[in-house]
Amino acid sequence: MVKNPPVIGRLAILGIGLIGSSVSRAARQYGAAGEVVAYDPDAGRLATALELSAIDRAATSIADAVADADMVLICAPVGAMGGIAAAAAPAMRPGAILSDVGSTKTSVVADVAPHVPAGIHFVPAHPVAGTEKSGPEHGFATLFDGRWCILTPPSIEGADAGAVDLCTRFWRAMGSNVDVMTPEHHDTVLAITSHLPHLISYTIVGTVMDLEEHHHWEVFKYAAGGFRDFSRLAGSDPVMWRDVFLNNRDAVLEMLGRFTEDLQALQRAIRWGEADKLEALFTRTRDARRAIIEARQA
Ligand SMILES: NC(=O)C1=CN([C@@H]2O[C@H](COP(=O)(O)OP(=O)(O)OC[C@H]3O[C@@H](n4cnc5c(N)ncnc54)[C@H](O)[C@@H]3O)[C@@H](O)[C@H]2O)C=CC1
Ligand SMILES: O=C(O)C(=O)Cc1ccc(O)cc1
Repeated sequence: MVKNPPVIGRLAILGIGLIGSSVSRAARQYGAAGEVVAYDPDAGRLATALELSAIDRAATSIADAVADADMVLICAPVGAMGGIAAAAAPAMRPGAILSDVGSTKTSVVADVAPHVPAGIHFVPAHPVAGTEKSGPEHGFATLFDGRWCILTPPSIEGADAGAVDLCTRFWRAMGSNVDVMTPEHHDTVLAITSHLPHLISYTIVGTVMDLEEHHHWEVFKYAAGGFRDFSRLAGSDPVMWRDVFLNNRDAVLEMLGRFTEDLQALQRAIRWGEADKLEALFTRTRDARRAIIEARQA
């Protein structure tokens, strides 16, 4: 049987944590990339990735990693992306693609685009798939299978169509569905679907920790479905999430404002014993959620 050539020949990954190592495993396993070279300033993480055979080669610097790469994928916290792009872009070969996996997109475009010289194609991406774990030991090849990957070329009309097409084929080869939208739209949607839920999870665990000690141990001891499910996201990496909130400030504050108003309305209904109001709200939200799940399964 004749094997199709990989979508990308040599892939350079800058930041070999959960997402970088998952991309590396998936790309090689499913033919999205032929060879993966990685760089990470944390020598221990780079060594772990090599020991686990999650990458083909560990580079000694950003410049070493990106030389001769067909695609460079930045997989570090979003606050670090501008500095990484400044070091990577001048060492890339003309015609190569520069991309990333950051959870925010407007800030990444603003921080990275100024460093991208003519001849390098910049196509930001966000695989909407992950876990609360971090580090290369937690990466796995099937992470992106059946999940969305959103591409946000800085100017959708002006983006290099060939580069966007190559990125689309790259993510599809790993099992993802691909959508293209503006960075601003991405940030609004992700503020409510991903960033706010993480903020709420961090908050609820913080609230528990501030209770008297015997209370907070009881919460963990008797944690049934609700708290267990809710607190999982609070196990996520603090640096990654610090950067997400600092870099999607406006959209998160807008969603947080709306959420706070809704929570206060509930607080008032509970205080005044407004049974009908509570039941009507819970019925409306339960039905909406069911309808969304059913529509997705249809
Ligand atoms: N964790 C998740 O579920 C998801 C994360 N993302 C995004 O993916 C990116 C990476 O997140 P994770 O893999 O979860 O984090 P992680 O903490 O597992 O890995 C991040 C890696 O970046 C490295 N790094 C830090 N500064 C660097 C620099 N200057 N140059 C090169 N590498 C550097 C760190 O040493 C670390 O190994 C973030 O931008 C995050 O927003 C996107 C989708 C899901
Ligand atoms: O663990 C979970 O449920 C997540 O939601 C993971 C996640 C974190 C950040 C992203 O930008 C996308 C996905």
